Amino acid sequence: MPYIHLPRSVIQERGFILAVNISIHFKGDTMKHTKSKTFSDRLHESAKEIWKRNHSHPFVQAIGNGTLPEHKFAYYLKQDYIYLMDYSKLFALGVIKAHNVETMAKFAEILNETIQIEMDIHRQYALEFGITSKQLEDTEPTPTTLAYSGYMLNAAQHGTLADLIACLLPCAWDYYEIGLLLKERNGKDLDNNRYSKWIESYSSPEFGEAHKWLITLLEELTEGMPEKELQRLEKHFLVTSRYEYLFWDMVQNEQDWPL
Ligand SMILES: Cc1ncc(CO)c(N)n1
Repeated sequence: MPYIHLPRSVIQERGFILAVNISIHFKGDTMKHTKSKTFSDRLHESAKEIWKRNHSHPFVQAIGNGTLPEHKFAYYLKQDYIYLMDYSKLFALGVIKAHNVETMAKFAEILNETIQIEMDIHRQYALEFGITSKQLEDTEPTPTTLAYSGYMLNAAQHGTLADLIACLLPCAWDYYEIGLLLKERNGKDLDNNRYSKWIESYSSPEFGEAHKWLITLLEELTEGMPEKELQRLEKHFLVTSRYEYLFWDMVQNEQDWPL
């Protein structure tokens, strides 16, 4: 029986973990692997329990098996559409805060893809449900939508490029994980699922590309960053991960202003 002995040694510098040495023993043979723990690994690890709750949320599960009532999906589409309008503006702020032309161009590209591709899937579904694009756009935000968008826009406007990325990374990354999970679990029944287009688009390599690029940029920006700043970024990441959960809960319960 192989056994994994970890951590063999943890190298710490400037208060955060740089590398973990893991040695795996196979019947006397020792294979040594040194896997560097990146900042995005740390973020993913710290939000793990929240994301697990997102993945098992009844609303997400019901999209996956196609049992979600249409009026609930319509409610989601409207709130998510105005959420995406603000989310797109974070990419515009990314253009403003970028330090070079290549990064500016990439933020502009993701901004355009969000408006032209991602939001078009919402427009197409809405049309099937008899909701016009104008109605989508004119949706009044619920307290949760307002709080979530407001938090991100505030942190992005007043913070650094790294703050901005830490805020939007859970949105791009967790939706991709959800897309993959639902496709993997329900792949064979997708033909009979009216939400298959939603699942296909969020599990697509094109959608996955955005968060991978954001991770690479965040790794560059956080190189040598003091622990105090890393903690602020981690806080943003956890807050927006929790807002993702609240968003699923809000659409599940069709929460709105009480008065
Ligand atoms: C609330 C929310 N988070 C993330 C995404 C992915 O873009 C989305 N469409 N909606």
